[in-house]
Amino acid sequence: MKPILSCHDVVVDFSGFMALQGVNLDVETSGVLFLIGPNGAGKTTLLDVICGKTRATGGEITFKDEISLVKLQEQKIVEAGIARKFQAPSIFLHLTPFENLEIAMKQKKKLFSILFAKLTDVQKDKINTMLRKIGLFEVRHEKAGSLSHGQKQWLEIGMQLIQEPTLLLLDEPIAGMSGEERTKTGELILEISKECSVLIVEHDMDFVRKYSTQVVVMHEGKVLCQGEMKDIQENEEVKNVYLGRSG
Ligand SMILES: Nc1ncnc2c1ncn2[C@@H]1O[C@H](COP(=O)(O)OP(=O)(O)OP(=O)(O)O)[C@@H](O)[C@H]1O
Repeated sequence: MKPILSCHDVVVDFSGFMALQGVNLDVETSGVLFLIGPNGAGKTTLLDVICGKTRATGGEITFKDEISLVKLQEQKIVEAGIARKFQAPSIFLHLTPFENLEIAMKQKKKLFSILFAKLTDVQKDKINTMLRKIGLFEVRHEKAGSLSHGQKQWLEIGMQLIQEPTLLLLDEPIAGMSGEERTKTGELILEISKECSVLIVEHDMDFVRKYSTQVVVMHEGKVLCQGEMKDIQENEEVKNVYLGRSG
């Protein structure tokens, strides 16, 4: 099967500092792909160029085998089917989880219709199904500001998912979470991966071991290797630059 996303020789040059130095990477249509590597390896920068937050200075990124992403605006990339959840949640704290999902679902419409359009029963069902999926159905009418850190993160994942992306990008989704919240997040990610491809930047190697289908190791702006975690762990180069030190 063809990959959902392909990066060919992607370069990012920050005024002379080469954060990405020719990245080649395929993201398969199914499974959970983790991006790991030492600090400064270029992992977040790679997510940034995929979602259009940062412009590539060279190379090509192809989505669904035909859409070239390198010159597309961020909003067009979202419309093409790529969702990005950043590290810090950007939910509306004074609104409820239900209302947050309602806004996310209607995001493509104009503000007037977001405020005044009545939800259809189908839309309400869709929101309630998402609330159950992300474990927030019981607290759906509480203010999002009163949710735990983990619950806020799941709400934001739900806000991305309700737009039905084909590829979901997550940046350190379990940072700051308790053990139980990490397990719930891992299970949620596995469930999400049945419907959409997932690419995750992560430093927690236990989490990567448990929930990865494939792992890509980045080092100094390049892909060092790609494979299953059990093989990555045995790779001498990876041990030298990363796992030997941190995992
Ligand atoms: N806007 C920018 N201007 C200049 N340099 C930048 C910019 N953004 C990132 N960098 C540099 O690019 C390199 C790669 O950064 P990036 O955040 O992608 O690494 P990372 O692998 O995600 O690291 P970490 O695991 O610490 O988050 C770093 O040396 C960083 O300082």
